[in-house]
Amino acid sequence: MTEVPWIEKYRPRKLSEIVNQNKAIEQVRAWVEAWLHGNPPKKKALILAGPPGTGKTTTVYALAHEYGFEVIELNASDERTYEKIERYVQAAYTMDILGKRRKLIFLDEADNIEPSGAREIAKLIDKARNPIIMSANHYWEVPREIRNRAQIVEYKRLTQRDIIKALVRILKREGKNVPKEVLYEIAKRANGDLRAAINDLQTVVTGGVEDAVEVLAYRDTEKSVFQALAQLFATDNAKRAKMAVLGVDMFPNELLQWIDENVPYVYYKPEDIARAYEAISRADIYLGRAQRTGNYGLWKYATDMMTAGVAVAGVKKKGFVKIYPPKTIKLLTESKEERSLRDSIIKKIMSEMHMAKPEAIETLRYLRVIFENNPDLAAHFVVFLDLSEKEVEFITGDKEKAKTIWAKSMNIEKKLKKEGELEARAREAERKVEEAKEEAIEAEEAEEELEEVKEEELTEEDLEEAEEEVEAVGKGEKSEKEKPKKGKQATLFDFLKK
Ligand SMILES: Nc1ncnc2c1ncn2[C@@H]1O[C@H](COP(=O)(O)OP(=O)(O)OP(=O)(O)O)[C@@H](O)[C@H]1O
Repeated sequence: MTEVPWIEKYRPRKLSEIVNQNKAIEQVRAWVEAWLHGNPPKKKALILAGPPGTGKTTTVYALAHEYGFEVIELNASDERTYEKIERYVQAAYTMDILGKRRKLIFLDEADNIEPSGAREIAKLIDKARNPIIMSANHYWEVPREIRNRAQIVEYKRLTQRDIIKALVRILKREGKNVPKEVLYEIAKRANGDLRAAINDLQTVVTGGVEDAVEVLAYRDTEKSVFQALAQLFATDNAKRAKMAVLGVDMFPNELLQWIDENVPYVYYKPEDIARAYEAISRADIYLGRAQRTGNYGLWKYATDMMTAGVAVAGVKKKGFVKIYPPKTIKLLTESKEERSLRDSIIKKIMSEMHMAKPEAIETLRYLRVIFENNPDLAAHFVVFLDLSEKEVEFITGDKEKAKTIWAKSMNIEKKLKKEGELEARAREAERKVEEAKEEAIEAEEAEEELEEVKEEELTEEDLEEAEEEVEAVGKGEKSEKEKPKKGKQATLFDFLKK
């Protein structure tokens, strides 16, 4: 599945294969031959200076290959570089005696060396018994004490012609074809950087030439972000990762979306993906806080978290990693309909499983595995998430499998419905029994009341007596019977008295 990056696959192995840098190559050859003839050059270090992707690193490896050196590659931003160089510089002589291969020290990004490191490296150059080659995009940013001790070799920006030639050679070897206009477009946009051009070519050929225009359109405006992300995802070093995005003309929240989109394509172990998303969501929290409080100093923490935090999250896929803009990823792999299916599934996962978006995206990946291998479990998810038939098809990516899962989910649904109906019926019956019970109790109570009323019913005698009393009251006579008899007519009398 993972493809070797073409920039590696087609990296020239011989100095003579390096395109259009003849003068530089000549200088390098002369310098290294001086070493080998036991006559180390006055300047014991070399600085290959020039734009990115023009053959500097390639030169070092081709040189080592031709002259039998082992390359010790070190990065200037690595804090332990000094220690490492010291080890190799001092060991060099002994190793020669033991007949081991000579070591060639290659220090990348010499324009990124900090002042304290520069002094140490300068001392090491003075002590060196082995060739030290450095590379830099900006010669004048290499610390002075190092520049003074090194010979400069300039690399030219490659022409569009050089680039097209190199691309055509690769296409021939791949047995692939790309329309001429696309090739010209790639060469034009590369701006002399053959690495960028080869990467573009691989993206276009792998992603389908019909999408080339979109890809290239994005690359045009977002060129630096592509490069930055490629660097970010290529390193495990926190400092390099932070540096990778320097100079990207983008607000951190936008950058976050780019990183977010590409994480699942860079990491493959679920726990690493989770760690990367953890860093992303922490970055997101900082961004939110910056927005709310107006404290934009927090942007730095957010950016560190989304770069360094993501870069050290785990083991990355080997080989060529395509970097996609937040939307192109869908453009290339999914139609409009598929995109909306994907979004609606993610929304369902978010709401039913109470997840944030990144988690939901990750869960969708798990669902794909489940849907592929376990149709029974998949069917339960279909019911649980209330997925449509189309959504099931989208997840499985296989019509037949989707049909099986869908049928199973319908069965579960039916069973649930039946259970639901039975339950509802049982509840209704229970309710009726309760009602009947209540009615019976009410009836009983009514009867009791009736009995009581019957007991209390007034006799004709009583009425007559009452009338007499009323009359008597009217006449102001005192009645003996003013005091009501317990249990008899009390209420009636009370009422009349009022
Ligand atoms: N002059 C060239 N001739 C042939 N291939 C080249 C040349 N320049 C670059 N390439 C291709 O581009 C890829 C990247 O080049 P390389 O690593 O040498 O760049 P670089 O100059 O070291 O860039 P950086 O400064 O970014 O490190 C190589 O693997 C190779 O395939």
